[in-house]
Amino acid sequence: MAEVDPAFIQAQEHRPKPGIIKAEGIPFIDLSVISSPNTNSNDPRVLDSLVEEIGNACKSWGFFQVINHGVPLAKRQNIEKASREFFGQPVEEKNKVRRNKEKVLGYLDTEHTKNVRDWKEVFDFTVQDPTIVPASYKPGDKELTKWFNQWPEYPPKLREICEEYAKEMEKVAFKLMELIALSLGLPENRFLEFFEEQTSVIRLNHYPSCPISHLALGVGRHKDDTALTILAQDDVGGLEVRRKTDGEWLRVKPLPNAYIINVGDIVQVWSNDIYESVEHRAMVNSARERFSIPYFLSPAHYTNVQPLKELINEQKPAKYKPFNWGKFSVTRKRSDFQKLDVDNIQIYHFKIPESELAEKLDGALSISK
Ligand SMILES: O=C(O)CCC(=O)C(=O)O
Ligand SMILES: [Fe+2]
Repeated sequence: MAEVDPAFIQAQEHRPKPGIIKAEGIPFIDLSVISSPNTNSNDPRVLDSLVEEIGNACKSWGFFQVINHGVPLAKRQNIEKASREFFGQPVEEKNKVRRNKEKVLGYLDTEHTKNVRDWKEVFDFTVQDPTIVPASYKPGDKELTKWFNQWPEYPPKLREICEEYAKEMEKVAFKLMELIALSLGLPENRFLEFFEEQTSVIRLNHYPSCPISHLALGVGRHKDDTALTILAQDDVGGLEVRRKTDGEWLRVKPLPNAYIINVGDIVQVWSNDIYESVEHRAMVNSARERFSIPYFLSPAHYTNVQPLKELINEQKPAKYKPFNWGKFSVTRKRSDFQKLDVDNIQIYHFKIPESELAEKLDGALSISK
């Protein structure tokens, strides 16, 4: 065995545990009511019960799997096959579309999560090409720039296949955001305006088989900084979700043609913590390589992310200060290419301290006396 770069080694407390409990727990939700409009669509109770299921899943798990989602299986199989073909090439070929400071999309095999290297290689592309974002992370700098996708020569149809898949993901993502809005008592279309110009990214993940799978992770523990993530995982399995009730890591069992959905940090802020973005990670495997494809739904760069006004009041004041999504995401990207001394930017940096909230609440209560 070639010597393994110590950058991959997780601290003792973050290493995968054998005999992990399978997450039979994360809810399964059948979307046939909305994906096949002829089924019971005239009965409002059917939609109500779906909305309730989604709301409960978001609240108690932050994660759920969907079936009968309406994404044609062939589109998923196409992108899965193309992903295998792309990653199957020698690294010199993949490096032709390598990411760097200027070209932030494309191929990368050196991503770190919480300063530990992930045992994976990725290929990123944006759903909107080009995607408009701030040119710099500096707050005063108003200049904008464009991110362009980089497409490899091989496999030749990768671009077309990825773009078709992206359209399907967008449809499900918007449907899910409508259901999430309803579950929060908001109008169905409440979130859609944020995505007119989106900064969403699709990532092809390849986790090669790993000789030190007991020491390393495919992706270290993290929360997604998205509104919503839709993940296709293959039949190998490896995704683990942190159960909210006791902090235990639970394996999400692969289910053919299902998608795993999780609410991200942006929904956490929009909902003022009614729904929380939940930590997850991906195991690697000494026997088999694994592939997964997340779609990260994210709003336009000019969105000021803050708790929705309908969900706050004197008794439930906003728990976050507004922040600009473009600046936030550009600040995060910056850490891909240089190790920062400080922790990467996170939504909790915008959290209003409990003491300040208590003062506001006191004030509110004394006014109503
Ligand atoms: O591959 C997986 O199962 C999870 C990937 C993930 O969480 C991510 O890329 O953000
Ligand atoms: Fe993730």
